[in-house]
Amino acid sequence: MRVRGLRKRYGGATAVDGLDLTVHRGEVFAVLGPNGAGKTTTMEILEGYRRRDGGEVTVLGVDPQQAGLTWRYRIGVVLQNIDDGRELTVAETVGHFARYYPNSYEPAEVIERVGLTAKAKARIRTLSGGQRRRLDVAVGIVGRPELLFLDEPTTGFDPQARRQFWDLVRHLAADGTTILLTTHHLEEAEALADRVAVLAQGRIVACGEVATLGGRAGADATVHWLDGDHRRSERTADPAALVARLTASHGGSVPGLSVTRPSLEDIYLELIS
Ligand SMILES: Nc1ncnc2c1ncn2[C@@H]1O[C@H](COP(=O)(O)OP(=O)(O)OP(=O)(O)O)[C@@H](O)[C@H]1O
Repeated sequence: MRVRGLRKRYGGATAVDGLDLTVHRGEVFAVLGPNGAGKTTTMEILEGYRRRDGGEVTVLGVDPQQAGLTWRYRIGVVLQNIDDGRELTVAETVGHFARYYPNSYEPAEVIERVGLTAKAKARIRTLSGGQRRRLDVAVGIVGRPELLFLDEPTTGFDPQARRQFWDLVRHLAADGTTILLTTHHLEEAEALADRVAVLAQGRIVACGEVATLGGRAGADATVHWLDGDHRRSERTADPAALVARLTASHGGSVPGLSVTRPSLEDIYLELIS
């Protein structure tokens, strides 16, 4: 995917404001950003679901605005909040969507992969919120997409379901699927993404590998230790030197010693403030 100078306005309000982005084949790429930053709008433009006001967009070699059915066969989409077909069962729904695609997975295999086998015969209206979301994911992947869009895929998942979903994404990525996901769960981005972009007010404010985003790798460390009953801490660019000094001054082990670096959340909050 290659995006240059993407712009989108709703009435008088700018939602996407000159956005540049490149996602390589086979990457898992996460887009982070506060509510209203423009993540869903950008994703919908890349999916060919929404028209842009400006900029260049190429997805799988094609402008999504001009793309036809053969292009659509190659992508999978998990939208936020679909709510239709409530009287159909899980198996009927996944089977129905499978028939849209020339090279789909077996519906039962996909239902198994999202952990809904026990609910295969249940009507959609009887599913819990998290089960409903798993069904959305099943519908998104059943066409065996080369490129998968996941918009906040794990909203409402319990911790176990989230881990299962991460395994599923890793599995799809290992099969060569390119994945673009938005999430508010920073640990999800950290667990899954090869690269992340942080979006704020319709622009990318940082983009890179999770470990180095926003200068994270080179950021100062904080050394914590106990001085009698008092907890002490000091920020330093050279934690090894400070630890060596403390060790020498304590004549051996330093009580309560720990060294921390900024978390992805620390960096993220700094970037969007
Ligand atoms: N259909 C629409 N009509 C008018 N304004 C819209 C529409 N969709 C989105 N917007 C506005 O565009 C801006 C970007 O919204 P968007 O849904 O892309 O953000 P987001 O980053 O996905 O947010 P969230 O994290 O809450 O899902 C917001 O100010 C929103 O109110």
